[in-house]
Amino acid sequence: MNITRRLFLTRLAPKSLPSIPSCAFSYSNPADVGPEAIHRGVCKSSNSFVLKLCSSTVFVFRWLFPPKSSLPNIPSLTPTTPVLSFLGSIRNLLNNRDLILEGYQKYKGQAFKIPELFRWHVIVTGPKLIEELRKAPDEKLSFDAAVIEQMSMDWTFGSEVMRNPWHIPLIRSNLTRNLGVLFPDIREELIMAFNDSIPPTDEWTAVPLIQALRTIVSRTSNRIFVGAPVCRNPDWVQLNIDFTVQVATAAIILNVIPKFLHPIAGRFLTVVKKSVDRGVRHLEPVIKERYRMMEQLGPEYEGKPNDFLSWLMDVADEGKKGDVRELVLRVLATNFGAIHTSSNSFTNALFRLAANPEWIGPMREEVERVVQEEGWNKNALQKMLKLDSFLKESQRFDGLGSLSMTRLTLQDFTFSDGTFVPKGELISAAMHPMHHDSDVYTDPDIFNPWRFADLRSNEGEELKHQLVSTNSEYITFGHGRHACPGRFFAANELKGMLAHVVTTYDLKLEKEGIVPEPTWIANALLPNQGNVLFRKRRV
Ligand code: HEM
Repeated sequence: MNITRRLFLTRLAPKSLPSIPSCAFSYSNPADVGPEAIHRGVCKSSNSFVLKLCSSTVFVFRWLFPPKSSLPNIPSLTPTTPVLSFLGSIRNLLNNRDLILEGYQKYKGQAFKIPELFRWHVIVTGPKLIEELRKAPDEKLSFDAAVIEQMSMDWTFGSEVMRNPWHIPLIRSNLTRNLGVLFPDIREELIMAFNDSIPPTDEWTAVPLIQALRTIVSRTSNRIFVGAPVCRNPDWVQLNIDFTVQVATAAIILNVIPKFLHPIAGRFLTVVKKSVDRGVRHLEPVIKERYRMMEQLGPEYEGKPNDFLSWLMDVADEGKKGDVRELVLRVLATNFGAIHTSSNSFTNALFRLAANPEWIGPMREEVERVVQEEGWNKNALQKMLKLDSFLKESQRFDGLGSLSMTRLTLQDFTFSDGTFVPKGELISAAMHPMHHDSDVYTDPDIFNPWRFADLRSNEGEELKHQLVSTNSEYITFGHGRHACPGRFFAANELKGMLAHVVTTYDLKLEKEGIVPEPTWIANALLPNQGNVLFRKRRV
């Protein structure tokens, strides 16, 4: 590993990554900030002197500002004195998965705490406490406040996006409601995007998977977010890939700096203005033209694009109407939650598939049978139970990281078992160990692609085990009020992509049968950066 990167990963990242929650705008997809991204975002723009200076500064800050609360009634896996908890926070960075697993095994059904650089993080385990986390009102356990805090939103993104998230109901309602109507667009775009990024060839071709999939996901999602041809513009595609990484990188740096310095550091670190400027160059002409048409022909003029940008323009209140920058910001925010979550999930899934090409046949058969009966549409996707199951098993097995459902206590909070968490603390649910718990899943460490399809054949369980369903034992999309509102869109997009992959390509790995290891950084599982071999299907 390059020394600059090692320095960064071991010295700078500790606080930051553990604290970034488990989706992208739940945002700030932690899993987005892969080693490559970190390297690109920080290391390239710095030099080793700056990094050494930063890491020394972190040490100094840590001594001057040790974590304020030790939550005395909550068991800790590491010593709680300021010096030793610092070492614990390093262990948390380097080996979070094992630390959370150890806590889960030792305190199953209860809460425990783990040290981060400048704070403690309470982890709850088991369905009962997860249910209490889900049911707690926002005034007590706040999702938004957790994101604002962890992402230093005031300085990285502008906290207005979280304080007034007027675009999110459109994801929950319009986007989900329109999935059937929009499926032909999704399918058309994903086929074009695959053909451009992974042209089907007669011989095996090595494809750097995550890079290709980020482009494909960005382009396909943006067909529905802003329409064609902007969705295909390489600069727009790249802007939306980079934006998440840059915002998360800024949050990482701010997280190792005491709060009183944030207003100063934030000025240098924020990329919002620059990114909105770049977005405006693409969207301003589109927005202006749509407003012109609305004025000329009425708000529901014939041929009006049915996409996220139009829905945003429809609900934008008078004050905001015409404010191109505000609209661009909301589109960027939506991309922030969508691109890396979906592309990381799909990358993990395709590595599994390429390692086990014998699973392609049954899925190919399913797609062809269903499409023959139904044609290519959303109903057909719903009938593809094997595809749904395979993607859900991949989310269970790998997922985005070790934690989910992060909340900040806005008031003192007491769980039913007496666990007391004072105001101002972070609480998350232990996801990865629960998804690998033999009391919850049979043979949990075996990747069984048809696990959930089999469970769905039990009477009354047809819906419970579909990809988009959440419950207190399956929390990849969170659970409850803040469960990912984009999951219905994501499921359609990913199933559409998987159906295309299995019917178009053969896949294998360079080292056949061996799934390339993902990287864990703190609580984030980052897909392997390696290749998958693709060729045009032969049978
Ligand atoms: C496989 C893909 C995805 C995964 C695994 C995922 C996961 C998550 C998770 C874990 C949360 C937090 C839930 C909680 O804390 O209870 C979340 C929230 C959210 N996600 Fe996703 N997500 C995905 C795709 C998307 C997409 C495609 C969009 C947008 C179209 C999106 C938009 C959001 C938004 C806006 C929130 C915040 C919800 C709120 O404020 O209540 N996500 N997601």
